[in-house]
Amino acid sequence: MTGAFAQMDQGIVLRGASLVIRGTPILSDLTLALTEPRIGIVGQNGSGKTTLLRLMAGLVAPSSGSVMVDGIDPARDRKGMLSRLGILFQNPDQQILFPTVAEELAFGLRQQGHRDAETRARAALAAEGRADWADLPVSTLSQGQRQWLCLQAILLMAPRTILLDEPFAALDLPTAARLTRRLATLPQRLITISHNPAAVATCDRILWLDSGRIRADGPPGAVLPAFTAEMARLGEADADPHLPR
Ligand SMILES: Nc1ncnc2c1ncn2[C@@H]1O[C@H](COP(=O)(O)OP(=O)(O)OP(=O)(O)O)[C@@H](O)[C@H]1O
Repeated sequence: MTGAFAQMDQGIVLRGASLVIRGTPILSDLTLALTEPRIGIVGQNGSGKTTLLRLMAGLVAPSSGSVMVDGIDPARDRKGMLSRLGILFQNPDQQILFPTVAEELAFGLRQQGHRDAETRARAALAAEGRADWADLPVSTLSQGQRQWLCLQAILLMAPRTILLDEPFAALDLPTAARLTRRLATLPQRLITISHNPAAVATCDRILWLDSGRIRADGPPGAVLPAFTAEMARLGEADADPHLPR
């Protein structure tokens, strides 16, 4: 990164950020400066991974402490977030709003103020060799195709950071391999949640969340073996104490 871009790219900074929902602490006292190009977040079910992404994206505000993305508060400046942060949800149906592929792609561009949003959307599809998709109803696409559409919509908006929530969970192996290759070429900072240590093994930094707190934070070689061993230990236990019975 060079020049003005590098100066404006301050990353995601949390200072003592906590989130309490109806009296229950979900995230506790998180202090992090996330600047690395590739960051993975691991943790068992219910540890707070998705909630942390929602906090970073400003979809929820911290109960105490602060969250800043490139120096701005994501929960207060939704418009400012459009060029700073994109989020790929685990389920594309949580993200898709419009009936056709071109309309869905044009939406974010229009929010960014591009009057030629639809033209740009169609050009982007043509560049991907999918010009014939433009007027297809989104409902006719498979889960993997819908996820591809959501990623394209984010890329068209060119945010500096992309948050990915379990991007491989619903994909078959060839589609997952294609997505892995595509993600590897992106210049953006990627922050990826995954249950699968292999999916985040090449990241620069891994955060291990445990009951809403950072249990470990470091390079994958230091964090992932301990995480994998702990998951194996829990898997061998008779009960699953963190899940409701
Ligand atoms: N809106 C909400 N109201 C009440 N509790 C919530 C809410 N959102 C999340 N939680 C709780 O916060 C905890 C963390 O949830 P979250 O979805 O962030 O976990 P996760 O690590 O992403 O889990 P998974 O791996 O199963 O997707 C869970 O116990 C969940 O029940």
